[in-house]
Amino acid sequence: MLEHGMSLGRTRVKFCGLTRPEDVDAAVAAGADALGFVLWSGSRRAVDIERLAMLSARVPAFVTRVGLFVDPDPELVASAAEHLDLLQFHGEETPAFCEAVGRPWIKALRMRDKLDLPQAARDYHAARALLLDAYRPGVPGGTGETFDWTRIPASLAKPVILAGGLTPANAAEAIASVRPFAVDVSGGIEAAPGVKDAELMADFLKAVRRADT
Ligand SMILES: O=C(O)c1ccccc1NCC(=O)[C@H](O)[C@H](O)COP(=O)(O)O
Repeated sequence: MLEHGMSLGRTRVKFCGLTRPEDVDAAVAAGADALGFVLWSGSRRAVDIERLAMLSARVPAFVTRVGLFVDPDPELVASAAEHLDLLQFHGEETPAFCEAVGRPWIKALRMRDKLDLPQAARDYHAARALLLDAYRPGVPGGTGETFDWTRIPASLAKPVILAGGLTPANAAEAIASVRPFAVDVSGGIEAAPGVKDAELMADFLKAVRRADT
């Protein structure tokens, strides 16, 4: 099974917080591997199930549709799941909660001071990957802030998706420093919250490809 620290073919890219059909099309055209849809009503990037269904239907095969949840009601997860390939739990969900959903999932971990990453990797052993994000109290995600990448151990029992404050300008440095399985970006490819910028998406992908070669 893939672990953080193993050698990788290329860095996968997830664009998060899409709300508009034209942004979905531009993200796919730019070459994104995964698209994230926020199903937490407190977000400025939130979509409801109807909008999720419309956006998800535009996504072609081999591009992963990821739904983001923050301590969700299981009924919300169940109704969204038919439009998704992967679930991303971004709140305080326990391993038991994530596993009980019965669908492929990843766990977002916000890098608060006392977080023990090797222990978290053991606790969330059934996750397909761990998404590591910046910690700001009271804000579950999409902070636009980086964290200290040197806190990520060189090897970890799960693939790492690096998130938090990534942009076309710092993506290459982040990849060189962390060598993650994937990178995840939201604010760094936006004109405004939930409104993606096609040029920034293309620039981000180019920066990742450059870092990989
Ligand atoms: O984007 C949001 O509004 C959001 C709200 C609640 C939970 C998660 C959220 N986004 C999660 C993401 O996956 C973002 O891509 C990740 O936090 C990085 O965001 P950014 O620092 O803006 O690149």
